[in-house]
Amino acid sequence: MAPANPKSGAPASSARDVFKLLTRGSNRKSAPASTAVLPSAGAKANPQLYHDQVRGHKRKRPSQDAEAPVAEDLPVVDFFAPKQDEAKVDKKRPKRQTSPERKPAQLLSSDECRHVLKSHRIKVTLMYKPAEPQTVKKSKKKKSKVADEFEELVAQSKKGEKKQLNPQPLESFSQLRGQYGLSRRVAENLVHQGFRQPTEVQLGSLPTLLDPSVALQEESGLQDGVDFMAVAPTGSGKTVSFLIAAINNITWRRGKGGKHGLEAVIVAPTRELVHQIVNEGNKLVQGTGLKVVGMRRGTKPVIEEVNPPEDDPEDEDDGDAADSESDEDNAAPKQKKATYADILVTTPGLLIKFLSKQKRTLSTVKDLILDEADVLLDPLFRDQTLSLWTSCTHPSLRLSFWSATMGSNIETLVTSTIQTRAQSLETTPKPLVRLVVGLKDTAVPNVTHKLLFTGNEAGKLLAIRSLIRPTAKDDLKIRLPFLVFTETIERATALHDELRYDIPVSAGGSGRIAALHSGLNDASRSAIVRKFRAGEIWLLITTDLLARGLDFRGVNGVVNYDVPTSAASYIHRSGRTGRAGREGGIAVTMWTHDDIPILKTVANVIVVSERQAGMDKEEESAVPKWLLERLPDVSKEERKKLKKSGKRRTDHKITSTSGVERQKENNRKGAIEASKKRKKQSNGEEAVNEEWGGFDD
Ligand SMILES: Nc1ncnc2c1ncn2[C@@H]1O[C@H](COP(=O)(O)OP(=O)(O)OP(=O)(O)O)[C@@H](O)[C@H]1O
Repeated sequence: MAPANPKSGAPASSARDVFKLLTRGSNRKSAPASTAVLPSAGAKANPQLYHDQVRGHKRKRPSQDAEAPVAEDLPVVDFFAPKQDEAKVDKKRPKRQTSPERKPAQLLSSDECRHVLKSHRIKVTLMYKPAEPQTVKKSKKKKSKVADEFEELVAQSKKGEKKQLNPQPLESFSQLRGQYGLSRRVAENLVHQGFRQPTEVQLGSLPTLLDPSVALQEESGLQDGVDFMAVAPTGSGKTVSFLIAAINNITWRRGKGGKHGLEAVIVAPTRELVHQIVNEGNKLVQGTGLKVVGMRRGTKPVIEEVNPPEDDPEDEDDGDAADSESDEDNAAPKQKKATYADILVTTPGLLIKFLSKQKRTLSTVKDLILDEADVLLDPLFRDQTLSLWTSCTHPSLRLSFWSATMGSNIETLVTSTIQTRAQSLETTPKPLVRLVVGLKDTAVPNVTHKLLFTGNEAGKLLAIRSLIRPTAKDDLKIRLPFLVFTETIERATALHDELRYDIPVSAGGSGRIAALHSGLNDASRSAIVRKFRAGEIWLLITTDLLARGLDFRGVNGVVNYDVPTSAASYIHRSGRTGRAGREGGIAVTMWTHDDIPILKTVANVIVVSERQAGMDKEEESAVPKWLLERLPDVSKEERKKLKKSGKRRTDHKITSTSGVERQKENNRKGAIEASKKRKKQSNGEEAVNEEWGGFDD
């Protein structure tokens, strides 16, 4: 096995070692900042997490040149022999046809597909396949064939017997255009983003989503399209996968003379994530005439079919996430005219509110995409999400579910909802295919994990202070920015109050630290995100609000000031660093005696992550064997409690009385520095190093 991201850094068992690692020590004078291997240090040549050697397999064709531009044509080959029985394919749906620019597919054999997928630790499974021919009855008493089949699949899955599939993998982006008919503009837009190689989730999902008749041609009954569930690590490029799939479906239908209208809805749990997806979408649709719009308060999306819309400059700000992360967000909802969108990105609540007010459904939507699907189907959002799902009444609706974590309860909910919906609409559900990257265990393999025992709450404060008060000159610039996660809004605010004056005025002062949580208004939230992205804020204290989906490329590390209460929470929080396969990110989890009842959950994820990264040596592990063995399993009561509230703490206090004192001290130091500078200038000496250079101690 050749792990893509072997761990770096020496084992650090004590708090001191961890801080050395965090700040890269104070003796780094010989190693300039630019040489540090940090996740924010630039583009990663290969964003793939896994490329194992699979025994006994020699790839017949080398992977295509990673540098090859997407729009480049593939060499013409003389074999294109779809193996599926044409007669078996449903005649009612229009068949995909090769466009003039589309080249015949250069397909791998099933065995080769299996090897490529295996080498990237990708597992594709058929979760559900409706019986053929379909007999769906509305009657509750009489069981339909769909129900029989569903039960059979559930029974099979309980026995672990789901059928494994070997779809064609996407070995190079150039295949998107050549083999799967992606529009030229979208392909060029992808190149513009500087992506060279598909990530695992893109490699495993895009062929099936773009053209199942090619990707799954050996599988009877699947070539007509499938519903899709993807479970792939944080930062592995799921957004591009679902956006390209949605965009391609629209351009393909429009190319065949299909009507205009809202065709895809992407649902995400937070406003910040909605903005980010709109931004990504807009980069991909440039020049295609498609509009990606983020739903905001007051937005009235056009939800019926329309004539091709003229470009309306007044609509512009509705589709642009860059400025939707602006103060405008918080403006009182003004009376807006209807907004045309091809792809609408929304939180579930906003769209549901609009639909129920209007008493309307989403009859034109053919793609419903749930990003962070496990959260959207969790009790907090479940009713809204299911209600949105029910509103999408188009018979050939394609569903897709994306997350880095997907519990089996969510999978069961998805399969049963698909079945119920099909029965109520008297339609045939699509087969459901699930892709898992990392085989079965979800983990964060390209991040260095650390567990830090701090004794008590006071110890945590001390620990985090050492993090932001390093001794070396450039350390802040090297290791920060950091994201710090707390359990509640109150704790995030309290910690912010505590640390506010810890960065001296000469280094930017209190402006370098901020707290972001759902208690803030939209404008403040947007402003903080913008400043954090711009590198103005170095330490962002937050709650699980920011744990999901947000892609801050500059984040070098994550601190769990409070132990996450579930494996999923740990995975998503620590996945905010090390995006797109970048190495060098660090995730530190501080724990005290109080955390022992739940610590094993986190410890287990760390162990799996380390194993996936090929870090086999026990002494290198962040979780010593003795600790893992002694930590108790999370009790039933604890689990129940956590499930109910997601919180453990009743005491929100993070106390210290020295905040004001520190502010005074920093002001005093700032005044001395300024006076020294003035003296030098008046002596004719040049002012050296305008920036803060660290504490003198
Ligand atoms: N093929 C690629 N090559 C390099 N970078 C890529 C590629 N595809 C996507 N990226 C970049 O990877 C980063 C992470 O992507 P994205 O946010 O889609 O991850 P994700 O899988 O949705 O993660 P999460 O589970 O945290 O939401 C983004 O900055 C994106 O631009």
